[in-house]
Amino acid sequence: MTGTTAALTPPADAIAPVRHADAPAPGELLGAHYGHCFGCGDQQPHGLHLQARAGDGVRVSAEFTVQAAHQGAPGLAHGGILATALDETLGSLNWLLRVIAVTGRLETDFVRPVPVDTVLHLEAEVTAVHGRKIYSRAVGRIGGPEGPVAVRAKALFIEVKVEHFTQNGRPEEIRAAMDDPDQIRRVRAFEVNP
Ligand SMILES: CCCCC/C=C\C/C=C\C/C=C\C/C=C\CCCC(=O)SCCNC(=O)CCNC(=O)[C@H](O)C(C)(C)COP(=O)(O)OP(=O)(O)OC[C@H]1O[C@@H](n2cnc3c(N)ncnc32)[C@H](O)[C@@H]1OP(=O)(O)O
Repeated sequence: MTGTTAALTPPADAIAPVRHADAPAPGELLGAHYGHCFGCGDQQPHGLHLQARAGDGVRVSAEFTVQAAHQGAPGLAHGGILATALDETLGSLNWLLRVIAVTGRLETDFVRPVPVDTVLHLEAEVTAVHGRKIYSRAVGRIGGPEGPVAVRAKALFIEVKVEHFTQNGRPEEIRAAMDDPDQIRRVRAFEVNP
């Protein structure tokens, strides 16, 4: 059974997403938005280490291999981990819009069980934009990029200013991020907009 709440249906006057002129080229790896991010951070030993790649339009793809540490039931991925992989992939779409945005709502359908060692082939796209609201969807396939769908999601991301992080994050991590030139460069890439 599938269904979507009204909050995930773009209003009639929503517009098509516009890929930013300076968005990474199709095929390029997007890199982590924050080194300690559980989804994509390369400095996060407990994380998923998801690497998203720009597609054409406002689309991305990513691969995620389910590890033994990601189990919910014996030999099977935990649903929350799969939702995290979807959330992270959907979040990386914002690199192509060059907008800073956070997940407001995420709905996930778990269609097939996903065993440990499986490579989940993820694809995501922005479907519409309405003011600060960014509507998107993603699927995760198993057994190859054209294999059967195991998970799918719809999401609503909300555009925020950098103050969303600086005013709400724990001060020690914010200080460290602001002292890190790489991090500042990544945030700036979103702020020179459009
Ligand atoms: C120097 C240090 C900086 C470090 C930063 C590092 C990197 C930055 C770069 C990019 C990284 C950004 C994100 C990471 C990307 C991927 C990771 C995965 C994504 C995540 O893991 S991210 C974490 C989980 N996420 C949250 O932690 C959000 C908590 N939350 C809030 O912070 C607020 O809730 C917020 C901001 C969402 C909204 O608050 P707000 O006050 O700004 O706006 P408001 O409430 O007015 O909503 C405006 C319009 O959105 C509609 N709306 C809002 N929420 C809705 C919902 N849930 N369902 C349906 N509609 C919703 C309203 O109905 C209204 O609609 P309308 O305009 O039509 O009336």
